[in-house]
Amino acid sequence: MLKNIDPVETHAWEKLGHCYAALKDQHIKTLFAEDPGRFATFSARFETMLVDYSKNLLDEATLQALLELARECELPDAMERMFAGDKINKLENRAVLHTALRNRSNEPVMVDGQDVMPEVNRVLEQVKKFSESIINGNWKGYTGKPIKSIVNIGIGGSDLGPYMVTEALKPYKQPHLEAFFVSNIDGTHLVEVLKKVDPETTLFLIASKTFTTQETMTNAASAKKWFLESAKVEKEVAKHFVAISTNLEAVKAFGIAEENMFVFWDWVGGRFSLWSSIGLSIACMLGFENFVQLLEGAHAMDKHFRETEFRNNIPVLLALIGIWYSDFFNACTEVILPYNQYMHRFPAYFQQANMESNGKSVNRNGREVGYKTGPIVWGEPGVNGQHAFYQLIHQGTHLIPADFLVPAISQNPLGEHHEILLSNFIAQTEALMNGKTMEEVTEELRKEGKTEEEIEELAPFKVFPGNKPTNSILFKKLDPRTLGSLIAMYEHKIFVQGVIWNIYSYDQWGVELGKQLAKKVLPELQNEKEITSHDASTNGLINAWKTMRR
Ligand SMILES: O=P(O)(O)OC[C@H]1O[C@](O)(CO)[C@@H](O)[C@@H]1O
Repeated sequence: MLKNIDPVETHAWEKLGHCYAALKDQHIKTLFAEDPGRFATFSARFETMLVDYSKNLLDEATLQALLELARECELPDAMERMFAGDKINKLENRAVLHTALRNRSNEPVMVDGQDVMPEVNRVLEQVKKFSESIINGNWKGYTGKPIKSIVNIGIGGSDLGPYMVTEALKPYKQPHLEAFFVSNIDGTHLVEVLKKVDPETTLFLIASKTFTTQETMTNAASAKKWFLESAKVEKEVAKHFVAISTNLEAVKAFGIAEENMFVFWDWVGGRFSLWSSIGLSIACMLGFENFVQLLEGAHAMDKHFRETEFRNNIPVLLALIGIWYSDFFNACTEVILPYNQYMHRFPAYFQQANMESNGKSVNRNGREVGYKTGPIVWGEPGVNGQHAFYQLIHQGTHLIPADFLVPAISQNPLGEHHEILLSNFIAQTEALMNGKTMEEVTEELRKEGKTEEEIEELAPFKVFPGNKPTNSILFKKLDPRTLGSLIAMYEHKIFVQGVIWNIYSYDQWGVELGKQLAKKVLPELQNEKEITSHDASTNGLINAWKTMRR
């Protein structure tokens, strides 16, 4: 049994308070000036990946205190419990075993006294066979034509993962297949996709862990109706609709036969499910071998996480650095900045993974926490961000720790593009750290020929305080293995932070209230009566809509 202690009750927390007092007025550039070995000390390697965390307001004493915090919060035990299949998702009485889905060692993983690996392998084999039949054209649609378009209908974890991965690994895509992802209940999403596909050559993957999610079920029903307008005969649905779910009864009720169902299990959290059969669209679009490479990369990171001592353990280090800023420097947010166009959905993916996991304010003892927990996570491909929101990171009033991710090799070498991209990444992390002092600004303006009066007026606006923390994650190439490792790295970061913050990371009660109320509101929208059952604003909005839509 874990003791479930709040981090603020540990000795390490008190120590960290002293570390903060000593470091808060320091500048990262001074830390570099004082220590020529800083880069080597504060960077870590994993396979072809380099994680440079030296540009942080962090010294060895602080890092040691953070590591002590991890130990006092019983991180080693918590890790073992997760990997061993203990029911660490306590409020739902479930194990948390996305690591078993990519357990390439095949060593037994027990849940309720049963090894889950044979079932994991059986479904993987089913994914293999099915994806191969789609790719080689043996799977035929109702008019005998092979499949050309795959439409994944799902939302949240049943959408973001497969969408992010198929985008990130586009260079590995099957040239004769196209994938589409429909998540939004806004009819526009489905309608715009259906305009691009042909019912004779389209396969719908209905992806939903519960198979009760209103958005997904509504989109799936509309897709089926659209399909039947062409196919006419209900039995043809079997050639064009497959389900990915844990809920066999609901799948059957929808009209999808059991043999067209890919199962996964309640110990796979939705936001960690891309490694399960939820990744079917990935296997179809990239080929099963590449899906396996993705799993292999994640498994390698799992091993690194489980076996590497904490001082060199990348997910642990990233988690501790995040806690350092949120709980001691009062940072509310973290930004993820991939310098890679293929990774354009990577920040959105980790928005869910992180915020749905650690956006909690009650500890594991059921009490309000008295400290900050999960950060607001956001981001965009880096260079685009430079021309949009970096202004605030450089000169605004918020401290925003940033992760920069960049491949050494471009998959689309084009003139100087990649070097320019790289120069921007390097320049930004340098600029964020060093900033520009009043003296430097004054000197620069003098060189430009400005008068002393002009300099006095302009200079304050051109000063960059710097001292903005960044992690730089440089990897050789965005291949399936590396992407798998990167995703697993952030997943474990989230886990570590949840353990230290003493919160349950694997439930998501916060999404329920809105769903409940929407169910109550829906029938109220479907009549002409004036609504008076809510507060004045809500009534006003409903009644205004009823007038407006006429
Ligand atoms: O796969 P399902 O059951 O349709 O759920 C979709 C998403 O909805 C949520 O439950 C939130 O409402 C997420 O946790 C989940 O990823």
